[in-house]
Amino acid sequence: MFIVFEGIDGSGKTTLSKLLSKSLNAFWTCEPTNSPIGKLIREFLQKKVKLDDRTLALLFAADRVEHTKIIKDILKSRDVVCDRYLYSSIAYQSVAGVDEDFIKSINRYALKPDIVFLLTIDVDVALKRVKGKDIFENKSFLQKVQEKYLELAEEYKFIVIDTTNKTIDEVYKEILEHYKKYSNKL
Ligand SMILES: Nc1ncnc2c1ncn2[C@@H]1O[C@H](COP(=O)(O)OP(=O)(O)O)[C@@H](O)[C@H]1O
Ligand SMILES: Cc1cn([C@H]2C[C@H](O)[C@@H](COP(=O)(O)OP(=O)(O)O)O2)c(=O)[nH]c1=O
Repeated sequence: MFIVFEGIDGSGKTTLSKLLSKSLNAFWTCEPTNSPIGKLIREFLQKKVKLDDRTLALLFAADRVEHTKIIKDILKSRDVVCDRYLYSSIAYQSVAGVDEDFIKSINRYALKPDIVFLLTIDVDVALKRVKGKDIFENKSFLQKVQEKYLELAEEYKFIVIDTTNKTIDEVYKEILEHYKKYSNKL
């Protein structure tokens, strides 16, 4: 099974995806990856290099092509839990002004996840958690990204979990319940 966590910075994706991965004995992975392409992306996020928004969209898509090959290989023997995937590109890069059809087109080889958990949160609370260091970590931008994610949730049938005022344990229990319901239907 291929499970993806999405949400704005500070929504709890890394924490919750790692917890779920541990209890499923799944392989945990994330995007941007640690590949040379991922490293260049991180330099952009840390404001060390400047790139056109379309270049950035292409870099995320390229990082994902390489990542998807690895994910497909691991899925032959294990479940995979991924912290961010295709929907991060559709949400962030479209809010940054890149044409959505272009983003979808360069990501056409991405794998369709079995489950997508979208973690939503009050943007002020999220920003307090992440301290707003990266280029995308500002209130109005993240607000728009979250709205875009909620649109995508309808289109792609994500499981949406609001994490505002919930402990990590409470969010985790909700995730496990949804996971159990989903796997019982298989
Ligand atoms: N429900 C929660 N309540 C309080 N703190 C949380 C909660 N979820 C995550 N955190 C904390 O917020 C910070 C950001 O969480 P993280 O999982 O890294 O988010 P993301 O990967 O979405 O940016 C971490 O310090 C984490 O321990
Ligand atoms: C995978 C991906 C990430 N991003 C952005 C979202 C985050 O701001 C950043 C990833 O940084 P990271 O520190 O991994 O995220 P988080 O704060 O959620 O732990 O890159 C995109 O804009 N497009 C993408 O396709």
